[in-house]
Amino acid sequence: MNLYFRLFTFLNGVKMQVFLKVLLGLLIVGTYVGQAFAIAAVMKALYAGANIHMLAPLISIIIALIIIRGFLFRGDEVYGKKIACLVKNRLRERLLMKLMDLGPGYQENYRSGNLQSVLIDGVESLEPFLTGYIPQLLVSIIGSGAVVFYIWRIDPVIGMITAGGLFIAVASPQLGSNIFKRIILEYWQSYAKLNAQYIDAVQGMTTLKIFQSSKNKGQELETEARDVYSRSMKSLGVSLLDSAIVKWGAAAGAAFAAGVGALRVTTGQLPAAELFVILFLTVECFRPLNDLNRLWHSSFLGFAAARGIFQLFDEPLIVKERDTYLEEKMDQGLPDLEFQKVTFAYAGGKREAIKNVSFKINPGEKIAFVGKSGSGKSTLVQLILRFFDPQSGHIMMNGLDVQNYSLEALRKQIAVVFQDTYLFYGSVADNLRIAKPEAADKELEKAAKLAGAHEFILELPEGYHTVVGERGIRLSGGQRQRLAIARAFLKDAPLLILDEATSNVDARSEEKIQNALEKLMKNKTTIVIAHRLSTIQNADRIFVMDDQVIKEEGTHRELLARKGFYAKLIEAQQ
Ligand SMILES: Nc1ncnc2c1ncn2[C@@H]1O[C@H](COP(=O)(O)OP(=O)(O)OP(=O)(O)O)[C@@H](O)[C@H]1O
Repeated sequence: MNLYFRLFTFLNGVKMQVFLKVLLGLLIVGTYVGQAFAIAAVMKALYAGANIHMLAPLISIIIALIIIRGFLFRGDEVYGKKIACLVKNRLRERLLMKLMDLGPGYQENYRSGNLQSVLIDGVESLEPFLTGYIPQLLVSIIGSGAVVFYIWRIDPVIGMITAGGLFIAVASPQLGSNIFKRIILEYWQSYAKLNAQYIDAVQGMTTLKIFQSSKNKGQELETEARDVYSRSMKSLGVSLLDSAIVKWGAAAGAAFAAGVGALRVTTGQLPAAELFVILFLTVECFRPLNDLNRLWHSSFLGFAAARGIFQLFDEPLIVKERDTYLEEKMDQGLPDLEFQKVTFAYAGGKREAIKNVSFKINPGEKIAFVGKSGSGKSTLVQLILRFFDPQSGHIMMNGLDVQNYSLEALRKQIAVVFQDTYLFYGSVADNLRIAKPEAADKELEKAAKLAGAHEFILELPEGYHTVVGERGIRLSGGQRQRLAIARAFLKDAPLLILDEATSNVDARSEEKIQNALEKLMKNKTTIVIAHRLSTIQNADRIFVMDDQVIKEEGTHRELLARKGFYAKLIEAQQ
């Protein structure tokens, strides 16, 4: 569907409100037209020799119309803002839902600054089009159309001239609209790029300071900002030219109509009194159009941003859900997990992240994956969680391909403790309840105690109510890790994945965390990914990955005895 018409679909659900806004707009036009009639009547009366007393009622009408219009303007503005908020909130909600459906796999390849430009500024810039231009379009068609029709009824020739002026005013800007669209699109792209650069710079501020690179980054940003400035001036120039053409068309139309009207009065084809009506009405006829043109120009940024919004909506899901599931297989106690000849390459990757990987984990087993950096260990986790689906092979859980389970049911079975723990802005309790929203305070405490987090939480200024996350209290790597373990205790999922869960912490914290993890692993099927090999020596089996494939498999002792990759890794760590 054409971008312009597709934008109309964003108003689904608020059509009634838009209709009411159109009515308000028409009432405003009505007050202008009423005022024009009243002024024309005053002129007619003066022309006929009326005195000030006779004009008093007409002047009162004009004053009343001006006052009413003031109220209508205010109502129109407030109501317009209300609709805009409704539309923008709904749109942002839909975009967020789409992002959630796309999952972390999509966001990995998308700059957060670009995403912010779409979600915040992009949606914001649609306001003039959706809640300004669209209602005004209807107001202009109905309002200007009715006035032209009225003038045509008085004098068909002047009616045709007015209609001609309207046509020029509407059609002429369309001639250059493609150029203008291109210029504004380039402006939007440079703006989104600058936004992304700024966010990058703020997020990486520590690194920039450490490497004394802030000046270079500043210069980079300055160049980008200049680019945005010059593009914005370019689009302003074209926009002003375009508005000038419309205004010229409107003024020329009104002037030409007045000139022809005057001529027709002199030849007796039009009564002089009617000329006053025509003079004032032609001006009112073009007023809605000027407003429309102003809104059309404010909308252009929205058109450019809309491309990014639709691109996000049209993005195919990385992981597709089936229509029917076989979920009964999920509730069979501790799960088993099997990779059958699984090969996977990331969309942006030059080569496969894992190649033809096969292994089976029995219920309740504790399995470890070790190997060089980049050998594909974390990719296994991403695939188990179905952030991505493999290009070939099958990942089986309880004897069925995981694609037979809904994402919700599958992820319910899995608890993960990652190397980095994300804490949301909110209290410690809120952050723990991410894992189990209905958990009572006692449950939170129990999980925190098991995770070895209770003591340090109590030492925080407001205990479990202390605000953490962005702009909250900063927690150490080890403390964050223990909160992640507490979350895993709360979730109590039968399949536990520990992805480098202790690699961010010092030796003292590691011991505490290791103790907490030992408790967590009890009675679970567990997958551990570790760099520090000391932590996985008592695993039931260890898989050694190298060059995207599994190279060795066995217990710690067996692998040491084999004197292969594993033995070399151990040697390197000693
Ligand atoms: N989002 C991505 N897009 C493209 N390539 C990726 C992506 N994530 C990982 N890779 C690539 O896939 C390969 C496997 O990465 P993976 O993170 O699974 O390795 P790893 O063994 O867990 O490494 P590490 O121990 O350093 O965490 C690497 O070559 C990596 O560069």
